[in-house]
Amino acid sequence: MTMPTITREDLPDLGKRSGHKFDHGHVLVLSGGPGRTGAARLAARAALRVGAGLVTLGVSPSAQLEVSMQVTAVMLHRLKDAGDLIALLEDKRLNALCAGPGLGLDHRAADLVRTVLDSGRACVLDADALTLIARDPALRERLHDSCVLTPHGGEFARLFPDIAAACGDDPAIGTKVTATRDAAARVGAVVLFKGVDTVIASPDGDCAVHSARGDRSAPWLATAGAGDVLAGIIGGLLARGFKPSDAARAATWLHVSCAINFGPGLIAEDLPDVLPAVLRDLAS
Ligand SMILES: NC(=O)C1=CN([C@@H]2O[C@H](COP(=O)(O)OP(=O)(O)OC[C@H]3O[C@@H](n4cnc5c(N)ncnc54)[C@H](O)[C@@H]3O)[C@@H](O)[C@H]2O)[C@@H](O)CC1
Ligand SMILES: Nc1ncnc2c1ncn2[C@@H]1O[C@H](COP(=O)(O)OP(=O)(O)O)[C@@H](O)[C@H]1O
Repeated sequence: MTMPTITREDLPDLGKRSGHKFDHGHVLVLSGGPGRTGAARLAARAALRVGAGLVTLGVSPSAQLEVSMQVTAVMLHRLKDAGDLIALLEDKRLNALCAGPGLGLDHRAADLVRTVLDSGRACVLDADALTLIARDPALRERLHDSCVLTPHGGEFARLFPDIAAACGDDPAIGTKVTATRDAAARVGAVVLFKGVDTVIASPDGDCAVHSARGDRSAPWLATAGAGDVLAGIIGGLLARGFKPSDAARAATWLHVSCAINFGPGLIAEDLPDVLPAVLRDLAS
């Protein structure tokens, strides 16, 4: 099976040419409680670095102190529960949402994910949001075509156990493509199935692959929090107005490029901070 491969040449123009910060979108990244805010902070920093005009972390009041000591350009808003989120989303300038990294699996988290989906906003759903959706059919049926789901292998198997079982643990690329397409068609959302071969499929069957092999090999991405950063890059591109499948494809390419650019010793914190060099190189 031949499949479009995501290359530098296929990326949309990611330059910022004009406008004020609100012209470049505002991302809200939802965070969980104290001791687990790192993942959401990684995502928020990545969203800002990829060019979103504003990024706000929605934090549980119990984690406010922890987060406020760690952020500067990223803003902070207390979100006790879904009621607070509904009130915050009255601001229509908040045009992209990121839910899952470090969100937790409690009632607050499930209520926040439901509110994100009911808002109809463009969103990226990762990590704990995927686990919550896998557990609750009422969340799953709220997915829509402005959602991007970013499962790793474990999350994919939770969400789509039958498709994953047919796929096996280490599927050939053609099998992974078929599985991702089936998953996207089933949920009516973009699915980005992570791994050395990352497959991105839309509900209409449109699909592309990025293989981190050969000169695109990036083994240092196998580090805690790398996926949280990918979610943040997608969130930032959604806020900037890129359509979900384009945001997912460009983010995948940028993410691997950051890892290649940094090289050995990479940890997740390094990824957002190497984005400027990758964007600069892309523009040259
Ligand atoms: N610095 C931080 O604060 C970090 C926080 N994280 C957060 O920790 C929470 C749990 O996420 P996890 O993904 O660690 O845990 P999960 O329990 O959700 O998923 C990991 C499980 O899935 C299995 N699995 C199967 N295929 C896999 C694959 N290809 N990649 C990874 N695991 C695979 C693993 O064996 C493991 O049992 C999330 O909220 C996440 O955002 C992690 O992202 C790590 C970094
Ligand atoms: N060996 C590897 N080569 C290329 N990319 C990898 C490799 N290992 C992991 N990745 C990428 O790193 C990211 C890891 O995400 P994830 O598993 O969600 O980690 P975390 O939950 O710790 O953030 C994914 O984008 C995945 O495609």
